[in-house]
Amino acid sequence: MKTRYLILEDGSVFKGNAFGSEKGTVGEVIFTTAMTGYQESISDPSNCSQILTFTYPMVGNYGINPDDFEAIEIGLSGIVVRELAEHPSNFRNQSTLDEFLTEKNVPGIEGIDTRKLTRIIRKHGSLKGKMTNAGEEVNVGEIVAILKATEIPKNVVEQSSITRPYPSPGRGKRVVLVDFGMKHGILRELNKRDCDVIVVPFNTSAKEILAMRPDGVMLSNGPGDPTDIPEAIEMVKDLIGNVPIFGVCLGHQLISLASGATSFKLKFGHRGGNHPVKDLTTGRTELTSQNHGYAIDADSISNTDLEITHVALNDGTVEGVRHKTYPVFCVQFHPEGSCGPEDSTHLFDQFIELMNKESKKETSHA
Ligand SMILES: NC(=O)CC[C@H](N)C(=O)O
Repeated sequence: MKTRYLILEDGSVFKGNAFGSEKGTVGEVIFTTAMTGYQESISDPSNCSQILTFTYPMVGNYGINPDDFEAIEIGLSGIVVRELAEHPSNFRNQSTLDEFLTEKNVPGIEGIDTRKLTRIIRKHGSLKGKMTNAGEEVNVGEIVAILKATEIPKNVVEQSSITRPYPSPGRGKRVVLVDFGMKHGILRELNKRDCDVIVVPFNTSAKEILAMRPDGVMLSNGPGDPTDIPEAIEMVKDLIGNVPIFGVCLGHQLISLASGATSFKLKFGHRGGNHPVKDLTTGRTELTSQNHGYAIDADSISNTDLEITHVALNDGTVEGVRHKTYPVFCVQFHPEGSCGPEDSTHLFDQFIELMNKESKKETSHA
């Protein structure tokens, strides 16, 4: 394997081995503590333009299969692992992680101390990084200056969403699913419940959505800073009060912003498959799958018509809210799991119940 370097904005240099694509790359370096599900994490569009580090020490050991993708295209800029499994073994395995990343043109680096890297990110807070190959000029000072001047891209939702609507038919409730860089797991959970889904681009207007006569609107996850898509915040503002809404991750942030709350960037994100979240309405704790770098400011909720329903037990941040009057609720974590536990898939049932309740109300008014 060829030598490859990962250089961070704070001047740290990690020397490792190259795998995947040969190209150099730049991105925000993030880490996930998930112990399995690397295929889901790598294909999650919420990681668009980021360099994903796995804290789990060996990655790639069950290879790549055709079933576990969360998107067709890979949005992330690179991956970092302690040890790459070169000889995967699994009955579903069709290629190695190395072959897959080469085909998708995503560079990887292996053989570095990922615990050290994670501790740097946790201490310093979010950092940008560059992967570069041996043989290319490695002038750390210059690279640090370039990284400091590099802006995190603002058009990542546009890059990850679709441009035209498409149906995913069923015979149940009609759901318009807004794709901000949707994980397939969300569509899978709606399909499992026989929803008649229409997936629409992130910049669809509320008027266009309501003209599809949905029983409910689902707002997906997606990459980047939620304040970078004001048109989506406006769309959600116009939907609240007119249709039941369920939001996941970015969808949760957009509902909160549309209701007057504010968001902030976490020092380092929540990413993994074992984040405990307390449901304040039942007192139950669920283990959740998470992948977010921003959160909603708890204090800002008190000036809105929302109430907090879920909190993160690790750091106390807001993990879910609901509207006090309208049938609108959302969570910051991933109830669809993938990767990670499926303790919270019942929230999709809650969405179906909410739509049933609202359509009954309409029928009785008629
Ligand atoms: N998974 C998501 O939807 C992430 C939401 C947002 N991009 C964040 O990082 O906080």
